[in-house]
Amino acid sequence: MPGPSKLPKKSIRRVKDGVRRFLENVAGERSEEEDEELEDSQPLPAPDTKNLPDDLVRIAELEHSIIDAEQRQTEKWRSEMASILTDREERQTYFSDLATEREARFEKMLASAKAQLAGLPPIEEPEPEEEQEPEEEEPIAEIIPSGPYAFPTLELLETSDIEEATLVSPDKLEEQELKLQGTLDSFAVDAMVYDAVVGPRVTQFRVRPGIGVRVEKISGLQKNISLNLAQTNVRIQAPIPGEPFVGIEIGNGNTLPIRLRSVFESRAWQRGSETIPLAIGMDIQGKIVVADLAKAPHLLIAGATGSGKSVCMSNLIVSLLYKFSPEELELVLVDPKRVEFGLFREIPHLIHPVVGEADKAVKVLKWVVQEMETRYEILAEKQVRNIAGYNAKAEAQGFDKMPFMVVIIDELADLMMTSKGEAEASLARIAQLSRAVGIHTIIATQRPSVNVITGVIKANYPTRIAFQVSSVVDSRTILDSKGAESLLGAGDMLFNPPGFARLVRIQSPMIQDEEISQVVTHVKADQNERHRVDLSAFEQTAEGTAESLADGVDDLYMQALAIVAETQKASTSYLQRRLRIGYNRAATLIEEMEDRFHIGPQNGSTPREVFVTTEDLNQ
Ligand SMILES: Nc1ncnc2c1ncn2[C@@H]1O[C@H](COP(=O)(O)OP(=O)(O)OP(=O)(O)O)[C@@H](O)[C@H]1O
Repeated sequence: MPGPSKLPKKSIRRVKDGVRRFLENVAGERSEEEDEELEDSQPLPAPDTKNLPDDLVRIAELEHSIIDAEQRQTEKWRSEMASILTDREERQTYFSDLATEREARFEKMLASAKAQLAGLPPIEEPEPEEEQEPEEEEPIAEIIPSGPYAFPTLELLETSDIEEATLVSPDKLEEQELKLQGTLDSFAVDAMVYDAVVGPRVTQFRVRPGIGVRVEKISGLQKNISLNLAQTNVRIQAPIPGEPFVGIEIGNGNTLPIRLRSVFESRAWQRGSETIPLAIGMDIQGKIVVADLAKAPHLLIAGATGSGKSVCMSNLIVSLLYKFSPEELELVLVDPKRVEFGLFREIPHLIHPVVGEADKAVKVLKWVVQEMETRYEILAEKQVRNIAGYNAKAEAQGFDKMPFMVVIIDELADLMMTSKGEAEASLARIAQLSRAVGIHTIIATQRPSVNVITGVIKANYPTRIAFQVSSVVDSRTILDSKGAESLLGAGDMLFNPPGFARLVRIQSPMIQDEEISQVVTHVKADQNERHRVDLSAFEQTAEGTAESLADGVDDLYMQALAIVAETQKASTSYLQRRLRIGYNRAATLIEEMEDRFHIGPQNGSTPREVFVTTEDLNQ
């Protein structure tokens, strides 16, 4: 048997040399001489295999190929390291530029604040020369000064006869009470019908459970109570918040509406201290409910078709017309259905004609975001924290006050269907930041589904009104609890007031078209249009984008957007890797996506939200 064969010394030396060079390559420590030597020796010469046994030749060839592969790998790592270093340098420059810019801005603000404190005029920022573009033609009509605003009077509204009417006859009340007690007894539930509170649309029977009786036992009888009392919609509140009773609410069967005039005549409205009062209606105890939009600070209204949303929104707009002149409050009305706000077309508070098209509505929302930012700058200039502080200073120092702005959208679903990402992002941004600058929104929908009332919308609209809906699921989508499915329709609502962790059942007041027309005719007298919203900037952006896309200039942006839409991940480093671009470009692309509302803003370590999908892009 041949003994273990040995590698010839020359071949072993070569192998050893190769291993040594490989280790040195990885460590990156080579002298110039060695580099030259390495360059001279690359690629490794094929081993001299003449006169060698076959197995030795195979081992040597294997070793040779391994070393060769490892050298290639090392070179690849080296080039990757080099690109990471370049990238790091780019980042460093980007952040140092950003820091310098912010520092300069801060210095300017500080100097201006100091000058103001010293009683000097604020330091004017010199306009950069390249930004002095030729003035473009103003696309909106000049605002002609109007006469004094004529606040509408109560006589323009119809009177109510609900006060004199008998909502439920004593006999009927007694009959219902007996039936209710009978139902509880027949199911052997130890509970007593204590009393009844007669409200404008419903009567609430207050039931006291016996000792040891679970409230769920009573609420579980909802269907049986409906059956025995021959009622379709019975709502059970178990328990009534703050009271030792379970509330069983049964419709009165009357059709007598409450009038908006009764609300305006009430003490709650006339003596209330709300900053932006809104007439909501009358609760079960017959108390007038007035909400403060400034506290809300945004309102979501939802309910099935015909449940009373439009009447409610008309009440809210008329409330504003009765309390604020156009100098004090500006209105933006969005009506994709084009029928709801027609009557308010001519009110002088409008700063843009009633918006009918969904795509225009999105532009208007973008304008509102811009307006919000401008208002923040104005507040900063006057060194006040909010609109209240600004207006107090205005009164003391004699400059113009800042008006409140209310944006009302009827049918959010239409907006969400045409451009969900953009609409949702603008609404969320407005809802999060606009309270301090006096901008408030009221949005309504008849489609209470999760793709219209999304998580983002819900999170930003804590004050909600639910009218009658068709299912418990819809009720939960709007209010996070059941109940709206048991409402009676025609203005019967559940209201979640700001600052209260409970729902209040309210009957919304009724206002008819003739009353609205009379109020509008009254307030528009001697008033000129105040349409000041200029959407041309947004139109240019949209056209510009289309052009640049057509030219192929924005190819990279579209590629990046496609990646973000596909992966639902908006990260600068991820884009860098996927597109093989530097940090600067990737960061700019991400910023651009945020500006175009395709992704949400940076929020600490939480990943940015992505509002586009591949289907959206394909469309
Ligand atoms: N507060 C109210 N009091 C009495 N009746 C009301 C009230 N609100 C609404 N109604 C009645 O219900 C009808 C439908 O109301 P409204 O037009 O407000 O419904 P909606 O929810 O806006 O429907 P849609 O979503 O289809 O526009 C009204 O014409 C009116 O007869």
